[in-house]
Formats: sequence, structure tokens, C-alpha cells
Amino acid sequence: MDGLAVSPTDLRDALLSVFGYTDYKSDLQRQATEEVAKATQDVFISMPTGAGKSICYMLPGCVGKGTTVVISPLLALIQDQMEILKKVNVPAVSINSTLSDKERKEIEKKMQLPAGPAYKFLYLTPEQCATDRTRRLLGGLAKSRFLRAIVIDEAHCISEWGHDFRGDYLKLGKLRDFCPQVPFVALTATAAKVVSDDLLNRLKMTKAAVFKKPVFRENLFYEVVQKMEDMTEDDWINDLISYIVKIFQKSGEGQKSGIVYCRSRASCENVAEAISQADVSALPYHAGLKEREDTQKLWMEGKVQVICATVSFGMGIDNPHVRFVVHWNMPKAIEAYYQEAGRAGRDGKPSWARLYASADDRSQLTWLIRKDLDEREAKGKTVNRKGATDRLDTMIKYCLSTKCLHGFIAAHFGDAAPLCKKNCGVCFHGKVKLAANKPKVLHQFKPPGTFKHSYTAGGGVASGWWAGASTSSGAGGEFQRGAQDRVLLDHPGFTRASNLPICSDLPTQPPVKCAAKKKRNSTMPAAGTFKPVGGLAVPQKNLPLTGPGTSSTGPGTSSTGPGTSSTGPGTSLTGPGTSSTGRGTSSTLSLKRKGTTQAPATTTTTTMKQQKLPMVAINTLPATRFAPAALVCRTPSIDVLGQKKKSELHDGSKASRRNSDDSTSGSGEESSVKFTTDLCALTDLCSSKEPEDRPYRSRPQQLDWTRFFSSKASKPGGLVTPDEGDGVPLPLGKKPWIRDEREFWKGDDAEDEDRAGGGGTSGMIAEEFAKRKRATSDANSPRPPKVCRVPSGCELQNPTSTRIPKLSLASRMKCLDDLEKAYAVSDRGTARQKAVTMEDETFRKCQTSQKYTLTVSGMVKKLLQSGKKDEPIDVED
Ligand SMILES: Nc1ncnc2c1ncn2[C@@H]1O[C@H](COP(=O)(O)OP(=O)(O)OP(=O)(O)O)[C@@H](O)[C@H]1O
Repeated sequence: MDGLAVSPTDLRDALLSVFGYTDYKSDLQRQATEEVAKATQDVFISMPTGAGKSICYMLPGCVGKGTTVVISPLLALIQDQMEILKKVNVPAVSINSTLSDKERKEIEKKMQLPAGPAYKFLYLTPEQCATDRTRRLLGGLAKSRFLRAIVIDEAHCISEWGHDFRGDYLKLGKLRDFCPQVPFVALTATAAKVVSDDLLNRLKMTKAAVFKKPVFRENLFYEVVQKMEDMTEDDWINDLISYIVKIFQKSGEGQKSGIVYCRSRASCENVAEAISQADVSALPYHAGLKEREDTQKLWMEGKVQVICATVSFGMGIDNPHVRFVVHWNMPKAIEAYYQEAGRAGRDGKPSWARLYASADDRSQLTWLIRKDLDEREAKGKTVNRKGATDRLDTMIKYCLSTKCLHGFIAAHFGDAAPLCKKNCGVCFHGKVKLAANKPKVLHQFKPPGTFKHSYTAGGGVASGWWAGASTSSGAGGEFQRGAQDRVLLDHPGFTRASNLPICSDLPTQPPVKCAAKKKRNSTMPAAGTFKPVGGLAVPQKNLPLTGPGTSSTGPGTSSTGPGTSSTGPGTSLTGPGTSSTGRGTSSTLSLKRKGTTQAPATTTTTTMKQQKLPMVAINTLPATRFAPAALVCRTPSIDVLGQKKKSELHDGSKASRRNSDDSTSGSGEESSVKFTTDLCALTDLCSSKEPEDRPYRSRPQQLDWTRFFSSKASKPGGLVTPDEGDGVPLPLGKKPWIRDEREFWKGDDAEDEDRAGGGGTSGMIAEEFAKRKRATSDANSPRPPKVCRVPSGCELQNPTSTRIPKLSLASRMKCLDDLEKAYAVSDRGTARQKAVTMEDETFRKCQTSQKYTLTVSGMVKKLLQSGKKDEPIDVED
């Protein structure tokens, strides 16, 4: 289009003068920007999260003539983008359903001024673009040659959502009829080939200039942590907190932020509360919280370090200081995971993405998706069960992958395997290779005379708790992570599959004291001592066959539950603690007591049955009874280990860290030394023991599996087949973006509980928890009382948090300190006293911990900003 083109020189000048960037972030960013600036043809830009795609259209749009229309999926995302433009004084506006008719008319008028539109950018949702009124407006702009380009941000949504619950996405191509010759620009970070082909077809962009960069995020460390079934939620919270603290310690000075994605609102609140108690400021964020915008602002400004959010806090969040993204639950699809994890490290510095996965995740997602599909089907809608099954299956495969996680993601999006340089949990800890067709012993444990259980793993094996997902990737060769994790699940104290070295030559090790965490309400006897037998950890006493955690009904943990059938080729898995043999390759884990003969290398279920031995899930054994000695001594650099503090070997968790150290030392990768050093520290952290008196609420982690896996769901080898789309179902019974776009997309949570309708999973879980709570309270083991730690010399006028139960004293002390610092700006002498008074007043006036925290941070901000720092501030402000 004549007169719309912008020269590269002008672009570069504006890059600095408008956005303050001295250079392009990458050459690809420059090339793409220059192509968009020509305004002559369609452009498709596919670059990783955080690569700087926005600049590619913002820069030409700012400098060149005319208006750029940007179509974006979420109102929150639109607001974020407009905020960026507002900061650099570029006029931008959005037409959406939150506007009154008068406001809308006003904007339309300003867009149609004879001299040209008053706004450089007009943001729209796909639903708005589908209205005749908007089409007419755009058509008019195009006719008068004031429409520079139509940008489709997060273009993968066309393919991922358009076919499902946002049909208007599929109508975007129709805009071509109203705006012929206006170039389209599609931006995405997550378009697999099939998705990009689909979206380009839909947008009639088949002749577009393509700028594509692989999805590889070299500064992101991906890892998966399995939540073991015989550990409590508190244990994992402790693990999470340690991880966060360590990351913040390692990240040096300056602003440091993090995100913890949770599946439910309740979980957001609980996790945020727990983190706050560890003196890391954290707040929940979900659609049910009115103050979520304030929360986001505080987080962006670094006044709150961690945000515990539902997935509504996803695409478009651009805080350069995010050092970690934790997924407290498994997401529904790898696309969503990549997007959300991609919020970390946008400044290019080393950052971490950790996913905590559990059997609960799989079963909850499966249940939820099935429910949604059934309901849609009942309404006569067509559903693509296979599509949704595949997505969830891929996510599960990611969790179980024993191959490079970067490589896994790259392969999913059709990229070549990147050079990971130990930047993922698998590569960092090293792959475990097994010779094909050569069974190898993993570990053998044999409890004396009572029973024998074993676990074998081989190529193509699926781990117990995931069984049902097709996790196999062929027989022989590498161990599947699932196999490792099964072992891991059986050895509390090891938080990662990749911490668990698996070799065949177990050297003898000194006795190792188990570092496993205590299971609450356990009726198991206390930990025994251990002696190695043939390099194996051995319990010294007979082990009971039953106890808490013993269950034969859990998915993947049972001989009766679903998911215990064979899934991989030549793989048979009959439940944890039993045997599973992969084709050609198998290994065995069994228990063995000192003095007994070692079990044969390969012990199969058949053998057990033949011997009439009871089959008991191995992870029902008390955690504290197993020393991970064998695991310690598996590391190839054991000599190095031996020279280190021997006493540390007595801590299984530290031992696991040592394994990491060793793998690092052997890396020889100059360029990744710094990064891997950081990771070592993190590994350390993950494995480190935490004080046991953390006052978290103990929550039962396990659900009644039979409820999830009845009838249809319990097909062997298959998940409950979910629907098409991105696995994020529509809130049932609603079409909010039609009736009131604001209601849905502004506060969009994409939360399972919201979308499942009724109580959703949360309702079901709450019901289950309540049931279990009742059962627990009936039992002899009452919950431990909440620990209330009063700091020594506590100055709080009311040193009890019972009035705001979720508020810890530590948080109050921190607020007090913040207030004091703020007061001290004007008057050092009385700052503390003023802070104490103000804190007390806030504490008495606020009803919730969140309100309290927000109020204090608001006051601190005001105090710091205000010239009259002595002026009393109303806590209700
Ligand atoms: N030329 C540049 N120099 C320095 N920083 C830049 C440059 N371009 C963009 N950035 C910064 O990079 C970060 C990511 O940019 P942007 O939000 O556009 O990424 P994106 O590719 O759209 O990512 P996502 O797909 O995850 O939303 C932002 O903080 C932005 O300010």
C-alpha cells in the first residue's frame, strides 16, 4: 500500500526513541519487523515465548501512517498491550463489550476523522470482528487507506479454539472480503505444523512471508517432579517453598518474581498462604477475587513476589523478572504448558519451569474432560474425543519423558532437537541407557519371609500411576521416566525421577539413614535402621503388609484399578510393587532383608502368583523404612562423593543432590557451567529437608480412585477420551462472550471448576476431602495443631493471627518492617512506633489476610510517594 511503508532506518530510530531499545532482540525480530513495515504482503511470525513478537507490529504501527487493528483473544491481554503503548505515549483503543454505546460511538467517530484515525492501534476480540458494525468500520478504514494491517495475536487460538468454543475465530478470514489488500500479520509462539497450516488456511494467508524460530527457550530449565502418593500435600508445599527460596537466593539482587499455576481457586489460596508463611510474599489470583487487578499490579511492581494463579493468568503476562514458573498441577496440553512456562525468563536470564505432576492430575483431568465431553455430546454437539485424548496423552508423555524435555517440546512443535546443554531435568541428571534385550536389575528388595514384591521396568513400560496412558516409546533402549518414577514413588526423599540413578552395578555403600519425610497420621512404626546388602538398602525389621497408604484401588497403584493393564508394546504392568516387563529389557525392584538371598533379577507377577505371595503395592511401605543407599551409590562419581562429607551421605535427599553435582562436574560444557551451577543449588534445595513445624494445613492427597475409574473410564491403555479444542472446555451452559463478553473474557479463568459446571472437580474433591476429614477425625490420629510461632521480642500489639486465621505472624512482622522502612524515610526516630500502631490498626480493621497485605503495601507505597510522610493514613484507603 502506497505511503504506508516505513524504512528500516526510521524503524531503528523509533526502536530507541519510542521503546527505548538500543537494538533488536534478534535478527529475526528485525527482519520480521521490516517486512511488516513494508505493508505489502501477509506475514506469519512464529517465535518462542518472550522473543519479542509484539515489537514486530507495534514498531511499524507506531511509526507508519494509518491504524493497525490487532485481534487478541482476551480482554486482559488487550489491556496489557494497551498499557505498553500507553506508557510510550502511543494512542491505542479497544472496542469491546465493556463499552457503552456512547463510548463506542465516540471511538468510531475518532477513527473516522477526515485527517485519519486518532488512534494508531485498535484492539478487538474475534467476537467483535464478527459483528457487522465492526466489519463496516474496518471496511471503511480500508477503503480510505487508513488501515495499515490486521494483526492476529496468539494466532494459534484460531486452530485451537476456533474449532471448539470460539467459532468466531474461524470467521476472521471473512475480513478479507471487507478489507481487500490489507496485509494480515499472524503472530504465535505455539504453532505445530498442523496448527500453523490450519490457521494460515483459515486466514487465507497461504502466500505469507514466514518468519519462524524454533520454540527452544535456551534460558529455561524444564523439569518434572512427581508428587508421590505416600507423601502429604504439606511435604510438597515444603518442597515448593524450598525451591522458591533457593531460586530467589540464586537470582541475586533486584526484582525477582515467580508464578505458581494451580488448577483450582482453593488451591491458589492455599498455596499462596503457605508460601507467605515462609516469608515470601505471595498472593492468589483467580476470577473469584475482586482485587486480582491490584494483585497483578503489586506483582508486576515486585511488591508481591509470587502469584499463585489459575490459568487465566497466562498468555501475555510480561514481567521480565519472572525467575520461575511452577505448575502445581499438570496442565491439559503441552501448548498451554509451553505458554505458561514461557512467562519465565523473558529478560533472557536463567529461569526455571517446574511441573509437579501426580496421579491425581491425571485422574482429575480425565474425569473432568470426560464429564465435559459427555455433557456436550448429550447436547448433540460433535466432539472430537481423540483430539483431546491425544493432547492429554502428550502432556502425560512429557511428564514421563526420559528424553530431553526441550527436545520433547521441540518435536511436538515440529522443530529439530535443540542443543539442550543440560538445561532440563532429564539431560541435567543424565539419561539412563539400558542395553536392548538385556534385562537389568534395578533394585531388589525382599522383605523376610513375608512377601516379595518387585518392580521391573524396561523399554516401553508405563509407570504404575500413569498406566493407562500410552507412555511407551518402544522396547529396549532407554528407561522410561515412568519406570524411574515408579521407583521414585516408592522412595520418598527422592523428589525427581532424574535424581534416581539407575545402573546395574550397585556398589556396596555404608548404611544410609533414610531422609524420607514423615507421613502425617501414619500409624506405621518409626523408621528402622538400614544396612546395605549388595549395595541395597535393607529394612532391618519385618515390614507390615498393611498400613496407611496401602491401597489396591488407585489408578496405577493397584492390581485392580484401571491403568494397571499393559500399555506399551510387549509391556505388562500389573501394579506397583508387582512386575512389569518390557520387551527385551526388564529390570526388577524388590525388597530384600539382610541375610536373605537376593531375589532373582527378573521377578514377574507370574512368579509371585506361583509362589502365592501377596501382591502389595510397594509404595505402601513406610517411607522411612527405605534407605536410598543404593540410589546414592549409583552415581558414577561415587569416589568424589566419598571424599565429600561422609555424613551427608546419611541424608538421602542430599545424596540425590550429590548425584546432580556429579552429573554437572562431568558435563564439560563451558558455556553452561554457570547455569548448571545454579541448577545444582536448586537441586540441593529440592532435596533439602525442611523444618517439620511448618504450619500448613495437612490435606489428604489421595482421592477415592474408584470414583474416577469406573465403567468407561477404566479402559486399559486408554484415557477417558476428552473433547477437541485445547482441552479447556467451555463453562457449561454459558455462552458468555456472546451475551456479555466481559463476564467471560475479562475474568476468564479457564478454570476447571468453573468450566465443569456445578461444583466441578473442586466440588467433588471437597466432598471427598470432607469425607476423609470426617474419617480422619474419627480415627485415633488427630491432626497436629497449627503451629503458631511467635517471634522473639514480638512487638505486635496483638500477637495472634487467629482473628485472621490465614495470616501468619511472620507475614505481619514483614509488613511491620516494611511500614517502618516507609516511615523511616521521613522520621527515623519514631518510625517503628508509628509502624506498630499502623500495623495494629490495619490488623484490626482488615478481615482477610489478603486485604491486610494489600492495605499495608498500599500504605507503604503512599508513604514512600508522599512528601508528607507523617500524615496519618487511613487504612481503608
Ligand atoms: N528489541 C528488544 N530489546 C530488548 N527487549 C525487547 C525487545 N523487544 C522486545 N523486548 C522485550 O521482550 C519481552 C518479550 O516481548 P513480547 O511480550 O513481545 O514477547 P512475545 O514474543 O509476544 O512473547 P509471548 O508470546 O510469550 O507473549 C518484553 O519484555 C519486551 O519488552
